[in-house]
Amino acid sequence: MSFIERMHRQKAMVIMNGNHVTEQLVADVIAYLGGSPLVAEDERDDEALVSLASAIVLNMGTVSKQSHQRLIHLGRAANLNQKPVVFDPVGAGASTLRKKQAEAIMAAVSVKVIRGNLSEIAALLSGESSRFGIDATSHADAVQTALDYARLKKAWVVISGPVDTVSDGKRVFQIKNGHPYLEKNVGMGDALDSILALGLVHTTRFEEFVQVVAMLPVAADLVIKQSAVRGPASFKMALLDKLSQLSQAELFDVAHIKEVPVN
Ligand SMILES: Nc1ncnc2c1ncn2[C@@H]1O[C@H](COP(=O)(O)OP(=O)(O)O)[C@@H](O)[C@H]1O
Ligand SMILES: Cc1ncsc1CCOP(=O)(O)O
Repeated sequence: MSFIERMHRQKAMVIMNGNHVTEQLVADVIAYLGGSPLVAEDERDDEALVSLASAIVLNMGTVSKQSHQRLIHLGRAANLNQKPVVFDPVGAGASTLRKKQAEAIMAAVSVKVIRGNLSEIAALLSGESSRFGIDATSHADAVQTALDYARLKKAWVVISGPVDTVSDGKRVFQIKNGHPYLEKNVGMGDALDSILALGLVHTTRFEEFVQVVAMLPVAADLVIKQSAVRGPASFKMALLDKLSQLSQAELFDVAHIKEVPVN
């Protein structure tokens, strides 16, 4: 059975926390891919809920003093229960506070996957700052940044953008799929986080995980020429429909994935 079939047939609970802007979109994406989403807000529930969950997404999007501690508590519960954690350091390049909070989460929680845009990951690797909040403005080399940060943190790193760069600290792959409407729709990065979390439930192989990263931009490529797509909003609807029906064969046919040689 392919990992996409497993996603749909073996319902996995994904707990997500930390971004009130994108919760509905992310919950829908998890459900459309066969998973069971849960937004958990009260840390007294962490032990009980994390033991039932299959993966956890920590997102710094709407982080505050309280929710920062909350993310750490949830991440630690995930570690104790040996559940994979995906971390999204939203805006880590935009302010010193966000960067420090992201560093504190990386220090306190063992993260399997960190996913951000180039500005966010470059900020964590080298202290670079960005002038545009949640959007990427960094000129750092994505391949070297992904590789170095994956090595440093012993985690899988996904740097998303017009080209997605994925590293496990030994190898680097790049994915050339997608459309600028993905960037235009706020929350697509968070949607990607939830897809990665489901992916971690259904595969442990890094090369297969790279294909999981390609699911969202491949779905974009498959809908962009539909007559119903007239702008970023109708694109989003068509994209979510396609994502819910995407087959492994379509993914294999349309994904442009290349390994980049590294030292
Ligand atoms: N200009 C672009 N062209 C094609 N795909 C893009 C573009 N920008 C982002 N994407 C895709 O959008 C998804 C979310 O990435 P991104 O926009 O970088 O996240 P974030 O919302 O965290 O900044 C990824 O799947 C990525 O491949
Ligand atoms: C607009 C906004 N403000 C704080 S979080 C957020 C959404 C960010 O979503 P993404 O990281 O997927 O772009």
